[in-house]
Amino acid sequence: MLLTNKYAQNMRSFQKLASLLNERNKFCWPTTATTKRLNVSQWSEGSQRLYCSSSNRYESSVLYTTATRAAAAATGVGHLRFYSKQQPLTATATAKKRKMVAKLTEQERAEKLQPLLDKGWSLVEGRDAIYKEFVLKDFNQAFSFMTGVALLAEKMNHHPEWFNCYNKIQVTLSTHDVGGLSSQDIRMATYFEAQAKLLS
Ligand SMILES: C[C@H](O)[C@H](O)[C@H]1CNC2=NC(N)=NC(=O)C2=N1
Repeated sequence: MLLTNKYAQNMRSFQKLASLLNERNKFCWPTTATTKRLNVSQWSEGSQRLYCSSSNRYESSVLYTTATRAAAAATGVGHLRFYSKQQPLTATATAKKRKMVAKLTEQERAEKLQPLLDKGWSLVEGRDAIYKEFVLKDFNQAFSFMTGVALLAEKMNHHPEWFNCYNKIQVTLSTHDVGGLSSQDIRMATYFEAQAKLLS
């Protein structure tokens, strides 16, 4: 089965992103071995605050970029490990985490939801969610389309509920963490529309 280039390219990017995410998860684990710490100016690249569920803590870890690795190698630092400083998970950190996603207000629904309803999305009966069926050319195109969206879903940590049958993709969007529609769903639906437009 000849897969479209886009699909193959998406799959490569998805695997790369997934392995990077996996590598980032490794950066959650506290390390005993420490190496020469890079100076702070090099930390700014790609520094991440990662929540490590197993130790219930936030950890500031640095995900070294290629440039940083090259700079470190040039300065004679051998195999780079990450520098991780454990910070206790405080109440505000938890609240901040939840605050980032909230249910759409009535005003936001009028402003941001209506354009999607105009594009064929519909409200799901008995649930605060939106739904749309996308019809693509064939399975290849449908799966390539899904792979592209999957990359965003992983990046956003926000995942669609979808069903694919050959060239059709039935999509339902809602934010489980808040029990209804949030700005995450608006962003994802907008991305679905942009991707579909590219293929039309
Ligand atoms: C633990 C994990 O971060 C959460 O469950 C994320 C994952 N993906 C998600 N996807 C969607 N659609 N809603 C969520 O609330 C959500 N939460």
